[in-house]
Amino acid sequence: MAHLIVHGGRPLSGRIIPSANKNAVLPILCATLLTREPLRIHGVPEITDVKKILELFRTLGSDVRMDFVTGLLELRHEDTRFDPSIHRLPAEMRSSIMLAPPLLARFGVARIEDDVKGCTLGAREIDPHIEVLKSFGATIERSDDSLVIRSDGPLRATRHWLDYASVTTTENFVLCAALASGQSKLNNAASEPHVQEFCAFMQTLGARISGIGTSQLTIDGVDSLSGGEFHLTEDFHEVATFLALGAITGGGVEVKNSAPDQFPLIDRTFAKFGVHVVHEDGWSKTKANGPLKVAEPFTRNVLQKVEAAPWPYLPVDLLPIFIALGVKAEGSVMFWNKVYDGALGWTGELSKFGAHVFLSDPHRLIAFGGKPLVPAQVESPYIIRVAIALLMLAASIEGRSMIHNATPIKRAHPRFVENLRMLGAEVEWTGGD
Ligand SMILES: CC(=O)N[C@H]1[C@@H](OP(=O)(O)OP(=O)(O)OC[C@H]2O[C@@H](n3ccc(=O)[nH]c3=O)[C@H](O)[C@@H]2O)O[C@H](CO)[C@@H](O)[C@@H]1O
Ligand SMILES: C=C(OP(=O)(O)O)C(=O)O
Repeated sequence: MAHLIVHGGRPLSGRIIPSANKNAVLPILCATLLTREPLRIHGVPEITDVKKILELFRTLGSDVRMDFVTGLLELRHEDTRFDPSIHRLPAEMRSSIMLAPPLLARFGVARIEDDVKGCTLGAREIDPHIEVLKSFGATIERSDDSLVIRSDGPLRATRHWLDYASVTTTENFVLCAALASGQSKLNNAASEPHVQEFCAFMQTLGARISGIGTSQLTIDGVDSLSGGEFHLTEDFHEVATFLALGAITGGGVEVKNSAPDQFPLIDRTFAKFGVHVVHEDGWSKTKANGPLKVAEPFTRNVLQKVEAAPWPYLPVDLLPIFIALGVKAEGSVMFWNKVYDGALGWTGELSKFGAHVFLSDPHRLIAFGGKPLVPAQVESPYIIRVAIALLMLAASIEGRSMIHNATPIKRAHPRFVENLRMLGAEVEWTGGD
């Protein structure tokens, strides 16, 4: 495990070109297994989860040429072989679950090990995925440490209505439907920007999808998918993270952002802490008037609040970043995680910085912000954005802090420490990988 040592108290300023969105890159990489034709993908970030999937592809015999300096991935799954008794899906990352449909389509069998989990945010349910696979005609067997999925022939098109708008289940539905015979329809589909980007990639390969960005997807199965070339776009999580780092340290970071249309609600959320986001000429930046201060609601007797839920609500993975702003800003805010039942357990760590927060129930936290903060040694759970939130606070407090177990940051943000240093931060990794 690697830890971060931070000497905080310096305003962070400068320009950042964000990397691609991990949650778009990973389903896209899984989807590549659906074709035997050559592929070129630009802007692939050097992050742990990408390296794990590419390693699996090499083990399966695929031709993988990855240049992390230019970000160009050249990939061909021509002589690819999968043996469920030998090969295992990459562990400790949720996206591995999206290897199941392509393996099934190509080899008639897939295995999902029980350690395919990702960040420790609470239950990471597998049942919605199993329901989707079954409705396409697959069969499921339970073994000691995994589920084995089989299909005797090509998957059959289906109609399905999800219990909730799950990101990876929606992507798995599309992965199954792309080559299934006939027309498939999904209701209560997720529509996050990364789901849209993934669908755009599928269209590049020739998948016939309509309704992208809505809660109803229609997919007309095709006989085969082609190769192609694709350019990944900037990660909205990384854009918001660097804007927040500038704001919390009293500096100002400008971040390249070619999709400001995704930001109105994110901007309004920043404004609740007195941070005004401006989008101009393909760049986003923040303007704060003095120290951060929570905007008082006009409604009497209600707390200012930030609610995170499936898109088009505020994305749940950004919540910890806003919690860090809520601890720093003077005033009280209620944070409401409407998605996960175990994503706020870490907030006890905030008291080590001198913060005052109150966990009302597993989904709701109240931050009484603006208290005097002191540097601290804190422990991050295995949650990417929590490690970042703790780092944000450390960077805003004068003195030496340490974030233990900050390694999850490497799952989503390449060159994170190098970028922070470029903005003027004094920060370094220590310990193993
Ligand atoms: C690789 C990837 O893309 N991971 C993302 C994906 O995970 P993932 O696709 O696993 O997340 P889901 O959208 O399935 O939601 C996660 C869990 O939240 C609960 N739930 C969710 C929605 C809802 O309306 N009701 C409900 O109860 C369920 O227990 C579910 O298992 O989407 C999550 C939610 O945006 C993000 O945090 C993850 O970063
Ligand atoms: C929760 C995340 O990832 P995963 O679903 O892979 O755990 C995340 O990207 O913040």
